[in-house]
Amino acid sequence: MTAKVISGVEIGKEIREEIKSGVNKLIESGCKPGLAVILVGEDPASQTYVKNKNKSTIEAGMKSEQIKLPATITEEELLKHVDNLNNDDSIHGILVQLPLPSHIDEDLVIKSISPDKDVDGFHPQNVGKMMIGQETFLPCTPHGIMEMLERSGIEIAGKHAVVIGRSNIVGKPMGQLLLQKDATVTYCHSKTKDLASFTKQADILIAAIGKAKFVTKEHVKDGAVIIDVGMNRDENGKLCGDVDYDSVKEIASAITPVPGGVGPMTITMLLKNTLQSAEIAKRIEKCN
Ligand SMILES: Nc1nc2c(c(=O)[nH]1)N[C@@H](CN(C=O)c1ccc(C(=O)N[C@@H](CCC(=O)O)C(=O)O)cc1)CN2
Repeated sequence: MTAKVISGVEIGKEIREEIKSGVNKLIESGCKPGLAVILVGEDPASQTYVKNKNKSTIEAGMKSEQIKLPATITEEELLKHVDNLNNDDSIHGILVQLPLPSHIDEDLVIKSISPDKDVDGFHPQNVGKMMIGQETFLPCTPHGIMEMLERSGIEIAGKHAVVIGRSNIVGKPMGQLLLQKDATVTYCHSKTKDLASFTKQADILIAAIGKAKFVTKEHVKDGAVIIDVGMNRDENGKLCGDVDYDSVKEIASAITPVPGGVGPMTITMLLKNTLQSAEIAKRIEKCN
């Protein structure tokens, strides 16, 4: 069996068209959605992600504001920038690019973003709402994965989903969203003993470990759906995921590539959350 390739580029395109028409409708009604991205420091990967976010936001027809701050900025100064954006009615989504320099308390900064503009879905209030299935902004990467599964016709209810990784941004919310769609969910992590005994049971395997080509065909059941969240460099410096794609694609039924899989969906879902936020702002007359 050779796996079907689930392309985040293709699915993302489809969703971005839907977003564009939502944005146009909103603009016709007098409200232009706006996204502000704060970048602290000069991490090259973060610079690339922020540049791509800016380009995608403009392509979607939204207002894009980029705030670039030096790595030496104090926590207090950074919080002031967030507060200004919280009070700006032309901005409906605020994102602080992570990671932040080590002298800044990431949790404090996330908490300072208005939950109504937290299009990353990282604010504790929004995390709580997600946990109990209330409508809120869902974290972009796991939200994007759910869209990929659903739009690829992959059934979730009753399936055994195994999530490797327990980060607040990906692993934990991923399991929760799968659970809400009636999957049976197992979390594995760096302290899990005999990892393969769990991953071999997975109908849907989510790899979010951060280790190049860690998941091999020895970890995978025949016909499983493989979602690779990893972004690493291999021994030749080439971008690769957490999954050993070439060997696993021979036994999986479907697989996401790296690049071109989960990554592009992260930015797509950010745009979707920003549109959702602007639509709410319009209803309560907080959009100008
Ligand atoms: N505030 C946030 N910070 C970070 C997030 C986040 O969701 N919110 N996620 C990551 C980085 N990230 C977005 O910010 C992100 C990572 C990767 C991609 C992507 O499209 N990857 C491409 C490959 C890109 C390349 O060539 O290097 C792919 O997989 O095809 C988009 C967004 C950490 N920080």
